[in-house]
Amino acid sequence: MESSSSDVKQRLARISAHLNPSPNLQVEENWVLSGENCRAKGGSPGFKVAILGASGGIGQPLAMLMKMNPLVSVLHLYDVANTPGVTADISHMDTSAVVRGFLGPQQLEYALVGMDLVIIPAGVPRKPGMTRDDLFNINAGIVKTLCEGITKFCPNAIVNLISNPVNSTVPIAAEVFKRAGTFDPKRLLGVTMLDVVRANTFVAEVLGHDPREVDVPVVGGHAGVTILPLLSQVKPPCSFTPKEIDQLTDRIQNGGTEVVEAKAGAGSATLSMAYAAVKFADACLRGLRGDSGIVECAFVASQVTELPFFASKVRLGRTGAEEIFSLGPLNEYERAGLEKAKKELAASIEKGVSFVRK
Ligand SMILES: NC(=O)C1=CN([C@@H]2O[C@H](COP(=O)(O)OP(=O)(O)OC[C@H]3O[C@@H](n4cnc5c(N)ncnc54)[C@H](O)[C@@H]3O)[C@@H](O)[C@H]2O)C=CC1
Ligand SMILES: O=C([O-])CC(=O)C(=O)O
Repeated sequence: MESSSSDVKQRLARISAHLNPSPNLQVEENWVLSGENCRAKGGSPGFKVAILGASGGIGQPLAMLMKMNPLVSVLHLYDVANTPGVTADISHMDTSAVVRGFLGPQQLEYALVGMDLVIIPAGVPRKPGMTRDDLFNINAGIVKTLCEGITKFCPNAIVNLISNPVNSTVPIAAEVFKRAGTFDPKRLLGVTMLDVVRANTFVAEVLGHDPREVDVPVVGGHAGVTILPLLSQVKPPCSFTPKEIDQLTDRIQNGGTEVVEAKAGAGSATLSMAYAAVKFADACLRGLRGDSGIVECAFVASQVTELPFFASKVRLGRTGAEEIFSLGPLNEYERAGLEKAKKELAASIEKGVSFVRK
């Protein structure tokens, strides 16, 4: 349930009396209590977007790129550290979105109320030698807490979940939403767009094409062998030698590790991820606006395989992922890859579900 005006008024009074909000927390009555919820005075029409983890390596460039998106009227930046500075910085950009910063758990509510889209890159990144699953112990709790906030303060928002391991954090989010009675599978999307972005880039390199003209479906999940590029379905249609298929598949599956190793302890992909996250968020917003034919890959609750979650092409519309496409014809190489992917995915999904149910 959305908070009523009087609930919000009481909480505003509490926050003023007991907390020391950051200078960038703007809790003026006129926007919180207006029928528009958080629509700022003077803000252009558009969508309200929150980024949770906005001060991080992904969060900052993501915030910058979302501030440049004409579909965004209000941009809320939430983190447990450094949001006043990031918010002040981004808010000077002369684009129309109104930017507000929120710092720490006491302000999560104000970051979330009224949001149409919540993007979550909060959590720790890998260092060399780690798998994404090694992040589970820290990131599972972070995602659970943030999703509990979403159930209370913006249960109808579309959620784009970036925090790793995506193969487990999406099932965690789903369990939290189910518990609260707010789960709508159409509105929860694990972001696997970076796999598609990488696949398009690497395939274009081999073919000598412009990457913007290439479309490679990447299905399954977002870790190692669960990342399954369907090279037989590349558009425009093309063919590869068996060696090219092996090399491309390996590079796409290990693109994240390539960056982690190159950064040598300073984190994982941030800039290409922010680019991919914005590409995906923009597709979600165009879907919400009612544009037709918006199709992207995402890790969603799915009946495409026997697993409860799977990444495949989805059609984005006014209510989120409105249609989930089947995998289409796979060749023998891809069928073998699918079996491997499903085995690892099943364990990662189960790990996420039992984290919440335990
Ligand atoms: N889905 C994908 O394709 C990709 C996912 N990732 C994942 O994204 C996550 C973030 O990566 P980076 O931005 O590089 O990490 P980072 O460490 O630079 O930033 C993470 C941010 O999250 C914040 N944070 C931590 N706990 C929080 C909480 N409880 N509430 C709100 N914010 C909190 C931190 O203060 C920090 O600002 C990692 O888990 C990483 O593995 C990274 C690249 C690609
Ligand atoms: O590899 C990592 O840890 C970050 C990530 O998910 C990616 O770059 O695909």
